Amino acid sequence: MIVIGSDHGGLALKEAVIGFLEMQGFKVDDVGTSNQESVDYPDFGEKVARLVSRGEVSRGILICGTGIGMSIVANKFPGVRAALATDEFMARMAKEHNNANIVVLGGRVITPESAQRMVAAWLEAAYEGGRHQQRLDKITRIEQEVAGLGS
Ligand SMILES: O=C(CO)[C@H](O)[C@H](O)[C@H](O)COP(=O)(O)O
Repeated sequence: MIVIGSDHGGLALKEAVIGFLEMQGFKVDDVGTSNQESVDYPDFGEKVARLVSRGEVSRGILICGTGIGMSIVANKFPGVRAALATDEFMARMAKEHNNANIVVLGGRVITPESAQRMVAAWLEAAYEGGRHQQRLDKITRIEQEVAGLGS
């Protein structure tokens, strides 16, 4: 299962990505938005990031106009590693080095063809662990310390 969400700026690209994922045989949970009406990206970023943060879904995709707003929202959630990717290399690195559990795309930045290649690269890549794990462990420690401070 892959959970996916967008605002109006990411809707068209989201529909293309869902089509691609379903053709590949993935089950997709689309949390919205579902029409061109202007909406606030935090509402949809929150839905996806909360499911991933709670471990209810292991992978998510978020799309807004640039991907920036969705990245900011998603990375507020414990355990979420949301990576904004603009090309295939970044999408693959997001998994291999960062073990990103959410990939974020910009609907006003990349083409559907590029998005398809990027999502495929992220899904097919494997986390390398090793030296990268000590870095992720440091992120987790920082996350826990900041949460403890109540900030
Ligand atoms: O949050 C964003 C940028 O960080 C997204 O790109 C939004 O989709 C964008 O800001 C929405 O803009 P609009 O002018 O309200 O369509």
